[in-house]
Amino acid sequence: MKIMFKTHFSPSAADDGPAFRIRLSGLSAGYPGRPVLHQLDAEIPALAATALVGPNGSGKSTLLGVLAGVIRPTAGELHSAGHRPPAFVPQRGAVGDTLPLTVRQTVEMGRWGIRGPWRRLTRHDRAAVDSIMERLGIADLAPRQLGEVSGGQRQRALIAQGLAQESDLLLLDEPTTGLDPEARARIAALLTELVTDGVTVVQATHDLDAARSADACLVLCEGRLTGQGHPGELLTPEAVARMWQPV
Ligand SMILES: Nc1ncnc2c1ncn2[C@@H]1O[C@H](COP(=O)(O)OP(=O)(O)OP(=O)(O)O)[C@@H](O)[C@H]1O
Repeated sequence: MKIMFKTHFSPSAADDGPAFRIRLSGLSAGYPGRPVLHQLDAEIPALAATALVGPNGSGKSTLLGVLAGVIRPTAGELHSAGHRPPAFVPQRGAVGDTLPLTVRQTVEMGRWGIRGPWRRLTRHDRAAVDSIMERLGIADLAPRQLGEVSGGQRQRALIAQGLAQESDLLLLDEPTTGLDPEARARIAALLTELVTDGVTVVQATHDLDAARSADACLVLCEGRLTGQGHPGELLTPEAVARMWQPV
């Protein structure tokens, strides 16, 4: 297994093919005694939004874990064309309701990768956190406990934590699941804005509207890549019905 980093990368220099942020070649990964992803050959385009789609248990979160660097591939190669570590926004349900953290402390934790855990934040860190919280419309929630805000507000706090890491690669695990249409639309608009700002966004999702509005799509089924390309071509009603057909 190899993880490679390209030292010079220009998203617009596409002479040798389309620009990618991550390329997977024959990549396999899983958990001790449980192989999940099998021989994936895929590209995550740079400066675009990519949706990871597939039925429950197809390996979307596992693939995000590999892209985030928390799950090591067991075979194959992962080429990264970026310099900065990715920012990973976990599933909202994976973050305990009872964590004794305010919304602001949650966002500030995003600076730990830069500053170190529990270290005093600099004026620059605090200004970055302020501006991200403003941008996500959660500034007035700063002193509230994370477990006491709504699902959509908590999701925005977690995305803010991801943005506070100032990475050029944002990985999100089901950021809109369980949210009402207004909260979903707000997050979708934010992710589109981030791409315009120069961030490569990858989200695992069951939200077909979110997946269809992405620039690219990877379809997983039982840990194998069964489709890769534009969501409009891959996520037709027939293909979606086939994908979620009970076996
Ligand atoms: N920590 C773990 N240890 C062992 N097996 C795991 C672990 N996490 C997930 N799995 C297994 O890996 C497989 C893929 O799970 P994964 O969570 O990646 O799928 P998913 O497509 O994200 O599913 P969902 O849509 O339900 O979130 C499943 O069979 C799951 O049971």
